[in-house]
Amino acid sequence: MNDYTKNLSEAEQSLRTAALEYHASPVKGKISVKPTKPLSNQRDLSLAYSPGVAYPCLDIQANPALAADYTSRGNLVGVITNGTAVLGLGDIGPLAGKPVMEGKACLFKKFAGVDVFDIELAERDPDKLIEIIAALEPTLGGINLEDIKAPECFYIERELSKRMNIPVFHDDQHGTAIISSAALINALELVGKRIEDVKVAVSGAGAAALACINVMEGLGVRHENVFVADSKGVIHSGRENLDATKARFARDTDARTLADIVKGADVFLGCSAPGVLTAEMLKTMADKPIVLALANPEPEIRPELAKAVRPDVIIATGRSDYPNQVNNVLCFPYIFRGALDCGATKITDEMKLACVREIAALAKAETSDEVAAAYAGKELSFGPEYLIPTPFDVRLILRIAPAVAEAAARSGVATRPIEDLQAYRDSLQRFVYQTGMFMRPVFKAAKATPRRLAYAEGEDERVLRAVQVVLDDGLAKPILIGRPAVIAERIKRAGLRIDLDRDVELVNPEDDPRFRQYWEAYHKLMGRNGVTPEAAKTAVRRSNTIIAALMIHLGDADAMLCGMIGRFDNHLRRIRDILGVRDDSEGLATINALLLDDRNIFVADTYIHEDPDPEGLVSIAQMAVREVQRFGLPPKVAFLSHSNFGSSTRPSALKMRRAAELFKQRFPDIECDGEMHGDAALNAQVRSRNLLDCSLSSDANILICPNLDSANILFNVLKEVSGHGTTIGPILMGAAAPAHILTPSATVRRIVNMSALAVANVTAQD
Ligand SMILES: NC(=O)C1=CN([C@@H]2O[C@H](COP(=O)(O)OP(=O)(O)OC[C@H]3O[C@@H](n4cnc5c(N)ncnc54)[C@H](OP(=O)(O)O)[C@@H]3O)[C@@H](O)[C@H]2O)C=CC1
Ligand SMILES: CC(=O)C(=O)O
Ligand SMILES: [Mg+2]
Repeated sequence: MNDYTKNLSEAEQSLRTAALEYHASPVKGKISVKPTKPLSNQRDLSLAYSPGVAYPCLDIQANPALAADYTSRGNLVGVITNGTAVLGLGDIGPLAGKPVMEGKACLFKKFAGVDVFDIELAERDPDKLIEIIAALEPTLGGINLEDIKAPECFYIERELSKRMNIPVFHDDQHGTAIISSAALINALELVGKRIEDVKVAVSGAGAAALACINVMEGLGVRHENVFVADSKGVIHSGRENLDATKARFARDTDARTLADIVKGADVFLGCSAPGVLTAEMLKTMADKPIVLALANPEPEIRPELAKAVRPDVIIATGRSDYPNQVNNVLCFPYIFRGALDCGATKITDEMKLACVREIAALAKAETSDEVAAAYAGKELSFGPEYLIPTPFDVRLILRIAPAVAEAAARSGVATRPIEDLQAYRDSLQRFVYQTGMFMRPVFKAAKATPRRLAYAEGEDERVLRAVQVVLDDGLAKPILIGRPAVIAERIKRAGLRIDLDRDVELVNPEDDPRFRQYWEAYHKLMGRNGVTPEAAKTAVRRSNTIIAALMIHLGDADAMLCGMIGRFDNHLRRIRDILGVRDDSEGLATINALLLDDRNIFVADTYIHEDPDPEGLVSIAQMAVREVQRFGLPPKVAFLSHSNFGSSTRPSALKMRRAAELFKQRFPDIECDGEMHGDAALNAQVRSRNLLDCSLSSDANILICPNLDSANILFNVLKEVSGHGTTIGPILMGAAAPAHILTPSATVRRIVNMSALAVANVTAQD
């Protein structure tokens, strides 16, 4: 068994457990294949399959380019490996490499909408591998070679690129080279060194390392300034049996070990093995050293160790848990997006350089107005801790894909050059809006300014598991309300790492020095509602939600979550009593969001207003619009009904129609229509069958329901039938401070999402 599973620290052990569970449940593995067409009756069957399927077959036979229209090939990439160099785990074989390939498939899909077949081949012979992969051309629109070891990978990629008429890209070579070059350019700018002058010491002479050096030399690094070591030591002119790819770097030098070449180097590039750059070696590097320690999952040196010995170091790793993640995930989804969209037959150097330029420039660009979101909070700015964009930066797709498509056209490899680039950018923007990416600014804002977040049900195990994630990700400063002994016991039982003295603030409802202050404050607020001092004491002792709300009221907390236990209405009453309503709101309402693969849907009012009148519905919709705008999404409101644009005149239909009219009058700039059926709200064809002048330019994302029952039922049914959709909420709108009431069915993931949202709310309300 590999070293990575031995001698694990507590944190690593807990990551291992979480990673195994993530892979095994609720369904096994990370991807599935989903039909995109209805197949529910005899007619569908005869279109999808025999006899109808014969027609596209024959058309494609006559004109192969039509495969791009009649099949999913044009959006389908094969992530192909033989498992000989899986991450830094080495030659673990194709089957063991499958989780990595499924992982790449997820990233392709989530970040760029590209479909992937992961293909793990039990074949080590390069020529046979080439034959097998080349034969897949009819299936695939592009080939992403992954984790195939050097030097075979160079030959395999070269031959396939020559033979195939679709883009072939070896991610570990070119993806890594693109990202690390962008990071190097930016790091050199920060330390004020010229690329022509720097000495580069490289650990590793495999796929990633050699490709990185090639691109870096193309950008100006001098060949004679590059020194390379592999597992056997420095590559020098006296070494025997060097293959041609390594021989190119053989130096006339006495240096024999990595330590020898690192001495005095300005840049260390590691694409090799864990921990090979020691603190002692790092000490000998030149002034303001740049360290790109890219081995995965364990880098050549950990950033904390590097910074301890060389505070002037700028360091990047391939990992997501440190700043400066130099990982090919910043490139491969987007270079393929651009290449597929213009029907590129190759990935040319010009396309790769376009990526380098865009990625390097993005780190220095002002943060997106593309994702203009009030939640954006404090942004990262270009510097030693932010050399290149983070993988969750939605601007990556918006900038890289069009630049790649343009470069493909310039290089003459685009078979379907993009004629209207602005329309293309708009379509990418829609993709960004439609995906779950909209929670990203929320997490970013929470991380930028973590606030004090009180959890009323601090003893609940789901809360504790969520708090562990919140702490690991730096999303909030948690306050746990609950009995310390019970909390400690549950942390232990769940195998969590929360340190109650260091990581969180505890409030013991049975014994907290602030008790007197709290019940007096509650009495002051509620005295004229018949709450006596004795009743106030009892209420504060009995209700953690009251304590959480009072903490915000008295400035001891910034935001709160409650509702994992007990009835929604009881929590709501307490929040309303203590925190009250925002000045610019007429009341409280709730909205739930559902993040699906192809759209985001917000439903209101799911928990509060039983049977709102038209004015009440307008106010709910207004709050919903504000909430959706905060996510950076364009709000599109549909007032739902059993009636479709006048098809019924029952009172509830007239109510929804009136609400839509009032809303349009008051907010003419917001897209809105109604009353309408649920399918009309979500389907342009249905809308156009009924109405030619519907004011929704595209499908609605805010569904305002006639009453509590319909909203609550709609949301829960959608949640259930949508399978893997992520749910956010209920989001309490209109409260004077960020307070959200979850439900007893809340999962750990939902609690984490709502934690980030509550913290981001604080920043947004400042
Ligand atoms: N951050 C990122 O985006 C990426 C990171 N990587 C990482 O880079 C590393 C290499 O991947 P890849 O190039 O695909 O794999 P390869 O198998 O092609 O190359 C590995 C190279 O590392 C060398 N090596 C192994 N052990 C040592 C050591 N102790 N000291 C010095 N060199 C050593 C090997 O030497 P020899 O030639 O003598 O066998 C070989 O040259 C992996 O850890 C991988 O995770 C890869 C791609 C992307
Ligand atoms: C990131 C990657 O592709 C690797 O480490 O192999
Ligand atoms: Mg790889």
